[in-house]
Amino acid sequence: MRRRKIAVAAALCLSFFIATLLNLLCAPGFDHHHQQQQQQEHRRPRDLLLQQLRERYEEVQRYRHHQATPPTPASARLLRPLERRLMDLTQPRDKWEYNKVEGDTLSPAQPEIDATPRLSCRHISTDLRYLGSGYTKSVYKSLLNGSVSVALKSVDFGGHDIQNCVRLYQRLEDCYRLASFKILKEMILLQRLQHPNILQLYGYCYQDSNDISDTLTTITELGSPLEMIQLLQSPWEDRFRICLSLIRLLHYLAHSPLGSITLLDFRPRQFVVVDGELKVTDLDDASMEETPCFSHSDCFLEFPARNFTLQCSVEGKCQNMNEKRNLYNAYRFFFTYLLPHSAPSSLRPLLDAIVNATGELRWGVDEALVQLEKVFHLYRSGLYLPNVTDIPTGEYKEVAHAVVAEEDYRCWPSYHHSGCLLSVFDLNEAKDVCRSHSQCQTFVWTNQTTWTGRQLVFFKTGSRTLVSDPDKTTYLKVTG
Ligand SMILES: Nc1ncnc2c1ncn2[C@@H]1O[C@H](COP(=O)(O)OP(=O)(O)OP(=O)(O)O)[C@@H](O)[C@H]1O
Repeated sequence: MRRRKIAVAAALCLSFFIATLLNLLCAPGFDHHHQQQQQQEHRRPRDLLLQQLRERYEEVQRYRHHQATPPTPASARLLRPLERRLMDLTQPRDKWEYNKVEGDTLSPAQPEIDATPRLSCRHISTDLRYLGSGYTKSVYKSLLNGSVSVALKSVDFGGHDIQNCVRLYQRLEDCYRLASFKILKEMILLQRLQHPNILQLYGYCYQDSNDISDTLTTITELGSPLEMIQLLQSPWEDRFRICLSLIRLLHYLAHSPLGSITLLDFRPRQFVVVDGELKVTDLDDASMEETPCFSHSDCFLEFPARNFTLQCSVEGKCQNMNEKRNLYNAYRFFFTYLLPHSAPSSLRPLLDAIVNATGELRWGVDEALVQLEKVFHLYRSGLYLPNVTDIPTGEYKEVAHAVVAEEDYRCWPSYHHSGCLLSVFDLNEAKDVCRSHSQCQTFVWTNQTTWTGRQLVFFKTGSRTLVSDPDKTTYLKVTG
């Protein structure tokens, strides 16, 4: 996607450069024709900018109304003042009959997006903490009513998008409007697509900023950036959760109310983690357009390490191209790293099959979801434990309402940084784990569970520091 943005920027740079060059070649004081030509060349960058504004405006309208045809003048009356101004920039006045819209009595707070729970600028505290930024937007953390933390997203005036645009066109306000269409599109998608793995939109507001009126800020659920290195060091159960969240999201996107949606920019940084669940945050590069084709060779899916040619349907559409692009990206950025590594051995064949089939695009999203849900079921129900060794209970002595305060050792992958805290399906699995660790002499059954409902158990080197605790049970290895 970045390459596409760079390519667009490069194309714009080139046209601007050519226009400037032509102007330089035509010496001043030439005849009227030359002067006119000069003026036209000067207008070109501005025309290009207007052209882009028009295209972005039309795209936003398609997502808002989910229609292929341009919006009618009637629908323009429902727009907020900012959007009307955006339209002013993009369309000739006579064609869109703006005089009917201006000064109308429609409340600006009643656009179609209003089904979303409303939060506005006055709810946002001025104490903002910078979280991150990308090509176009920057994100800040803010406290609502002094208690709930939310993410505020707006166009980054110092970002590459605005800076490149201003360098080309020297028009900050128009460049802002162009960039803000991305936030507008994202906001519409966040509102129209409702799924647990899509970030929740809490509201939006308009305020003046950088001498520009009505700049748009969206207020969403707060997440934390998806750190791949950190994930690779976390327990398999947590990594599996990310993959399961992702396939559930892709399944929803493949069957969304707007049709099959593809994420053209599919890098881990487009996602955040909220309470261990993966959620997509960056939707400005999402697309519901289906690729038209005349023959199969038009349905070419290109990735750095592999290419695929999909089927062209009789209706002239590349079949399942959107979902297959998503699925292969899920394979190459997530499944291949997160799924098989340190998984329970009995689940490995099934996980390997999922990785291979998605990496070769042999399955669609539906089948991939079925298989990942199957892994989830096997894991959660303990069925993945093929031959549960029933260790005679005499091997461990149960001490109710007791905990070993210290005597920790490190193990991998632990839920605790300095102790060995692992999840188990049942007591037998805990005994198995303790038997397999040479340091383990006792284990503590905590009252905590993981997201799959498995028990968290602390494994310890001894029981000298045994103290009472009403919520825990300690098991001591009986030797000799
Ligand atoms: N809700 C959120 N909670 C926490 N951090 C977030 C949230 N949304 C976005 N971020 C962080 O802010 C960064 C920028 O946001 P976003 O990806 O929407 O901007 P962008 O300009 O479209 O970026 P890109 O160049 O990747 O397209 C993200 O990479 C992410 O780390």
